[in-house]
Amino acid sequence: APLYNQPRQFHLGMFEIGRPLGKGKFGRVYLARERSSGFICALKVLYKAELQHGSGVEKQVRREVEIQSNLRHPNILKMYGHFHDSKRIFLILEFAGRGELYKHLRRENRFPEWKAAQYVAQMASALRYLHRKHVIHRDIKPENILVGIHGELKISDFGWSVHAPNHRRTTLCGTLDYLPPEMVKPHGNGNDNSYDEKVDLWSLGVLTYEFLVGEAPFEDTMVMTHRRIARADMTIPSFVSPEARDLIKKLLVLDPDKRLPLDAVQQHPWIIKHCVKGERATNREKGRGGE
Ligand SMILES: Cc1nn(C)cc1-c1nc2c(-c3cnn(Cc4ccccc4)c3)c(Cl)cnc2[nH]1
Repeated sequence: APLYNQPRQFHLGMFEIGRPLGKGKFGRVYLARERSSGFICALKVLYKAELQHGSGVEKQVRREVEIQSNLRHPNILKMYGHFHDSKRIFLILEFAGRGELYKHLRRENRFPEWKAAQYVAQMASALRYLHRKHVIHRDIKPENILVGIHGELKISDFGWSVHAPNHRRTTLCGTLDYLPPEMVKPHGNGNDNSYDEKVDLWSLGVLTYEFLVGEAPFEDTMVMTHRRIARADMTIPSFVSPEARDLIKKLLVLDPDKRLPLDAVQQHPWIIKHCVKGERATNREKGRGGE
């Protein structure tokens, strides 16, 4: 029986630990197999000592577990359970068969438009699911996306996700590249620097740009990135098609309320052009009693 039909309490002895799959800022991930079922998963190990008490990180791990455990979507990495011992916290995660997306992007430099469009459509589908549950991811970037065995994307690392609307308390660190204007210059939106799901629309625009160009639109020194984000100051290279350019420009909009909503992203000509199966494929499906 798969892991989610298992008893809710897990312990380390239930798993055979395989090769290390990767490491993040906090913790490492190992391939693992649950002994009784043979179920393959990824075991993320976090050392309690590294999660400074009372800092934002402990709360982030708690939120990551609370939020990700209750999500079920093909483009969101599943969390089957968690447990801890005296020194470590263990998160039992879905194993993504083709690993980290950013490694594919670095290796291929940039993705062809048909692949980028399919990836953006999958991300829009996952974000629509999250937003319907009033969850904002807030950290959509290639480093937080994995690739499943069939080439499908899986959003992972919900460490920064929160319930909307939100007022950020934990200090940001790491790249600013994906942050929207309302998070880099809080008082710009007039009120108490709260923001909502529309921050993920901006990040989807940055992701689309990076898939097609191979680097983030505002990549620069820290100070310049800050300024360029605040002005939505970017240039889109001429090799990017007019349709893709149109979508990027409709997501990277300073005013959150003017960003293209996710259902409109999924209906955008650039997405339709690359994602809707051809007539023949659909008819073939119908032939097989496809609904
Ligand atoms: C690497 C790799 N190569 N192949 C063929 C598959 C994988 C693979 N990796 C994963 C991974 C995986 C690994 N590292 N990371 C990054 C990380 C690690 C620790 C803390 C935060 C973030 C995720 C997962 Cl979670 C889930 N599934 C994974 N699958």
